[in-house]
Amino acid sequence: MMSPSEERLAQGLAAIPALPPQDDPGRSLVQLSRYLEDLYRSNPVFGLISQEDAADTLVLATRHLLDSAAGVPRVWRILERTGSRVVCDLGSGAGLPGIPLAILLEGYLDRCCLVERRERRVRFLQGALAPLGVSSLEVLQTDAERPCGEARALFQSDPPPVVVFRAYQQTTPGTLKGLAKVFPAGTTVVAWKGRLESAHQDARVIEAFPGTVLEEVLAVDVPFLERERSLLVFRIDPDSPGSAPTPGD
Ligand SMILES: C[S@@+](CC[C@H](N)C(=O)[O-])C[C@H]1O[C@@H](n2cnc3c(N)ncnc32)[C@H](O)[C@@H]1O
Repeated sequence: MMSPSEERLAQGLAAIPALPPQDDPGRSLVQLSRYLEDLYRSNPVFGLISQEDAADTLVLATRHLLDSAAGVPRVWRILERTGSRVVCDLGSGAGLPGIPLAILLEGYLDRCCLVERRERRVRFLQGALAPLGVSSLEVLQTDAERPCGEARALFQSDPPPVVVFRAYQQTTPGTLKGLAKVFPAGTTVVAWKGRLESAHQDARVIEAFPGTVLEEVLAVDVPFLERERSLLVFRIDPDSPGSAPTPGD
């Protein structure tokens, strides 16, 4: 018999349109449930996400795992279009959205790197990956703005990696400049965002910035979640001239 959170995950996944087909969907459900249990047990020790969210496994499943899963179809389409099999999750924290993403994209990814600078979170992530058995998942402890060694080489992959993040940094010219410095031309970035209106405001910053090209702002339905969620998709392109922001923006 399924636990309530496993049932929530199963129903939620079934309601997300266009998830990539998988050889063994039951396996993904077991892996997601295992990860959820780990988050639930570890959060009081590691302080990964708000304790209010982590104290209830149904909230955890909806606000964090299904929220991450809802962006998977968009990331999958980008992987198909670009031919990349590498994802970098910047400021991964508890492994979001990277862990649900790698589980649901098993077979479509060679590497899904959880990039995190804080030692304590890295320790949680290292412990969380082993029981999942997802070969693409790895943890990289580094400052994503100043990558060195392995991280720098990974960021400069050919074809470029797909970059994802959620609750990582504000969309400012400084953030965009930092991304354009460490990732090559052609890198697509998918940012998990909240209200659509606020994602459109971020989109204007991207359009105005020379070096990035806005691809899309899209509303995302997260099953069981009564909150607006959205995705912001843009590309790094050093040839883009950007545009001066319109007065009043
Ligand atoms: C608000 S948390 C979000 C975590 C996770 N992405 C989520 O959605 O729950 C932001 C995370 O980004 C990490 N972080 C912030 N700046 C970073 C940087 N420059 N390089 C690597 N990690 C960074 C922080 O340590 C923290 O774990």
